[in-house]
Amino acid sequence: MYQSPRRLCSALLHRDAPGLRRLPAPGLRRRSPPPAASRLPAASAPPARSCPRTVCSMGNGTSRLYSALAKTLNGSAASQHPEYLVSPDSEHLEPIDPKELLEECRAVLHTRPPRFQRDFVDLRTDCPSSHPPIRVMQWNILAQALGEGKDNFVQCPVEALKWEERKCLILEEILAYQPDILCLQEVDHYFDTFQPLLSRLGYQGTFFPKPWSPCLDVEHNNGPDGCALFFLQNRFKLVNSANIRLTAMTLKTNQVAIVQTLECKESSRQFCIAVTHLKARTGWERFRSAQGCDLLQNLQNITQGAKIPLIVCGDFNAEPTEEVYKHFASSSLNLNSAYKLLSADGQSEPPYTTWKIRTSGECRHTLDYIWYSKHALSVKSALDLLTEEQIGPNRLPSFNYPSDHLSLVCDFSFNEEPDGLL
Ligand SMILES: NC(=O)C1=CN([C@@H]2O[C@H](COP(=O)(O)OP(=O)(O)OC[C@H]3O[C@@H](n4cnc5c(N)ncnc54)[C@H](OP(=O)(O)O)[C@@H]3O)[C@@H](O)[C@H]2O)C=CC1
Ligand SMILES: [Mg+2]
Repeated sequence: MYQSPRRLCSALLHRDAPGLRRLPAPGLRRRSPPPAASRLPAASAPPARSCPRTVCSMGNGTSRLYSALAKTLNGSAASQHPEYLVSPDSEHLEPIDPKELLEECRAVLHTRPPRFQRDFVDLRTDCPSSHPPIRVMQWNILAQALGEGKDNFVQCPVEALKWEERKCLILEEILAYQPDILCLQEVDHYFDTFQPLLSRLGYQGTFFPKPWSPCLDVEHNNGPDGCALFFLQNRFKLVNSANIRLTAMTLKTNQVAIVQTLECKESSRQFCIAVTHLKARTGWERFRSAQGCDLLQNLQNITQGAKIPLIVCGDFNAEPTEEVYKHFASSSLNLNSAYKLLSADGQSEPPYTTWKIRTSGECRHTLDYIWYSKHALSVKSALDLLTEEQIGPNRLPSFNYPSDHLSLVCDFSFNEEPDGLL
């Protein structure tokens, strides 16, 4: 059903927009594998409640206030304060039909070229599982303030970066793949966009801003950027949540991670999911390595010495040749990098996960990873990357794609009989 772009604005900004209905299970089409009908919340989603609060744009003032509050909570390395930084799941917002939201996003984007076709690659068909896979999306979505004010994407027209359209491209990507878990970096529109919308799609979200986000240096910023983690409430129960300010050789740094222990409602199995964004730029390799060691130490503790299966998503800002990558690959947590499985020998990372042109020249790098406990979990499929031809000569971001980083999406299943140690 086509909705006018005007109506999208109200759908995106106002909780009680008249066009938003509570609907039965959406049946968004998935290319491969299994049908998605059961993935997003069905008619059993929490009932709409007559609530006088309205979702209003929480602009700079609120975001800064939040940032200040978050800083006061950042004192310890791993603060266990889900009550402060996990969005309340009891708001019972009126659900949105994802199919309708997707159509409305497409209406806003009608002057843009069609989104790129990407296919899932089946990686393991020999491990039947009695439960539906867990779909995880890793994505540095590009902070709006950084994209417009700091990143210097010299070949990207400024119109391609307009938030009102770019946010629809981001939502379209999320709605197209319907992850059960969404791990995002460079989120600077959590409170006014992603939290209200994704909660109405059935997700529970957590946001942890960087202590000194570079976004705050940009005029007309929308608050600090940070990591965000969302999971579908009809699939998982939150067991534990930790917001971690990473250290490097005992010094507190500007980089953060969120680590949550979730329990699958279908199988009652628990696992940990982590999201992080390590320090950027060349010259900071040892710093990233130290941040990685700190994160690994935290993950050792949270997984009780690798007893709980683990998935770590992140923009590590590090090529596979870097020390921090090697620490993760050789850790006693027994992790493997999921996107290696797309290569012919299963041993090579993709040639790029980010590709952009700055004043300094073309930057094509592999920096983003989904690590997983290789004995406890299997990757059933992974979303193929965009080809060079699709990305085009001006690289990313572009009118077709909203970020300079590609999303990574994997379907995981638990191994029925974990072989030995996790
Ligand atoms: N007010 C204060 O007292 C302090 C303020 N700050 C602020 O924080 C900033 C540093 O923060 P930090 O977290 O260490 O930042 P990072 O070096 O990690 O980079 C921040 C962002 O810049 C992007 N980036 C990477 N390379 C480039 C490039 N060549 N040109 C433009 N952007 C790039 C990164 O994107 P990606 O990951 O996608 O590559 C990343 O999101 C300072 O510049 C300052 O603005 C910091 C400390 C104190
Ligand atoms: Mg960036």
